Amino acid sequence: MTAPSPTLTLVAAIGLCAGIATLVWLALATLARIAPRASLTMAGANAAALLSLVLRASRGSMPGTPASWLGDTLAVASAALLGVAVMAITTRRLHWKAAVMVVSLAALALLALPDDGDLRWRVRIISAGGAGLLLAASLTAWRSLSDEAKKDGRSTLAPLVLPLILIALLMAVRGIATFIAPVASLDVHVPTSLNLTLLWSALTAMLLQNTTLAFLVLLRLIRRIERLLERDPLTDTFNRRAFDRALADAHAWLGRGRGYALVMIDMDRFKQLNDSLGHAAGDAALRLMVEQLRPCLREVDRFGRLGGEEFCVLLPDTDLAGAALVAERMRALVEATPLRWQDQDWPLSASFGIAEAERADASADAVLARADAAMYRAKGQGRNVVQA
Ligand SMILES: Nc1nc2c(ncn2[C@@H]2O[C@H](COP(=O)(O)OP(=O)(O)OP(=O)(O)O)[C@@H](O)[C@H]2O)c(=O)[nH]1
Repeated sequence: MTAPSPTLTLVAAIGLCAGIATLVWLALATLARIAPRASLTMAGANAAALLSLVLRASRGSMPGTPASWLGDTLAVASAALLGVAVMAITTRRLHWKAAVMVVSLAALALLALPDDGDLRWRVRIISAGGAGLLLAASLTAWRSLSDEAKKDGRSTLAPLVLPLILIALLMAVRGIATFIAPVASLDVHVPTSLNLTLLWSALTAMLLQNTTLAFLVLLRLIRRIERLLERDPLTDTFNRRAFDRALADAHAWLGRGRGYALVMIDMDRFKQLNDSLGHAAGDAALRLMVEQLRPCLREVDRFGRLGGEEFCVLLPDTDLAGAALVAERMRALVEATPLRWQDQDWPLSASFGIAEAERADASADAVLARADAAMYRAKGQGRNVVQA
C-alpha cells in the first residue's frame, strides 16, 4: 500500500477543519442562539470552503466542467462570507452588497477564462477577490472596534482582527506567487515545497479565522453583559454602582495631581410632569434631557444616573470655572428644549450644583456631598440655575 501524497493529506486536514467548524457555528447559531446571524454566516463561510476544496481537488478528474468553475467561485464566496461575518460581529450590521458584487464579478471573470490547464489567472482572481474583501472587512471592523472603545472609555479590541489581516495578506501572496512560480507548480496536487507551504498556511488560516471569530463573539458577549451590569436601562447613562466606581478612580488620581469636578443635575418639578402627563412622559423627558446633554461631554467625561431624576457628570481634569461653563451650557440646553408630548410642548428645566475636588477631601463622597448641597441651593433660589 502506498502512502497518500502529503498535499492530499493536508487538503483532507483543511477539509476536516472546515467541516467541523461548519457544524460548530451551525450549533452556535441554531441551538445556543449566540450571535445567530454572524454564526450562520461563519457556518456558510466554512461550508463554502469545504465544498470549494472538494470541487477544486477533483479538478484533474473533471477539467472544464461547471463543478470546477463552481469550486473557484466558492473559494471567493468563502472569503466574502468571512468578511461579512467579521463585520456582523463588530458593526452589528450585515454588509452584503460589496461581497455579492465582488463574488459575482469574480464568477463572471472565472467563467470567461479558457480552460487550457493554465491556472495562473484563476488563482489571481480568487486571491485578489478574497484578499480584497477580507482586508476591507477587517479594516472596517478595526475602525468600528476602535470607535466603540473610545465611546465606552475602554481598551480597544481592534488588535483581535490582526489575524484576519494576516490571512488576507497570505491570500495576496498566493496571487503574487503566480507571477514567480513555474506554471506547472500552481496545481496544489503537485507536492512542491511552495505548494506544501501554501497548504500549511491555508490550514493555519482555517484554524486562525475560526478561533479569531469565536474570540470576537465571546468578547462581544462579555462586553454586552458588562454593559447591562453598568448601564441604566432607561437613559443608557452609568448606573449608580458604575458611576461610584468611576468617581472612586478619579479620586484616586487626585493624589497624583489630576483633579476633577462634578456637576449634579436634578430636573425641576418632575413630579408635576409625571402627575399631569403620566409616567411615560416623565420617562421620555429623562431620555430627552440625557440626549440633549450628551453632546456637551467629552469622551473622558462620565454621565451617571444617581436615582430618580437626579444625574451627575464627572469631569476629569476640570476646575470649578470649567464645570460652571459646562453646567451653564447644559442648563440653557434643557431650558431651550421642551418635551413634545401628544402634540403639546411641556417646558423643561433643571437645577445644577457644581463642586471641584480638593486635596483635603478624604473621599469622593465629600465632593459629591458639596455638589449635592450646591444643587439644593439652586433649588432654593427658584430652580433653573447653576450654583457652586
Ligand atoms: N417617569 C419617571 N419618574 C420617576 C422616575 N424615577 C423617579 N421618578 C419620579 O420623580 C419624582 C421626583 O419628585 P420630587 O423628588 O418631588 O422632585 P420634583 O418634583 O422634581 O421637585 P423639585 O426637584 O423640587 O423641582 C417622583 O414623583 C418620582 O416618582 C423614573 O424613572 N421615571
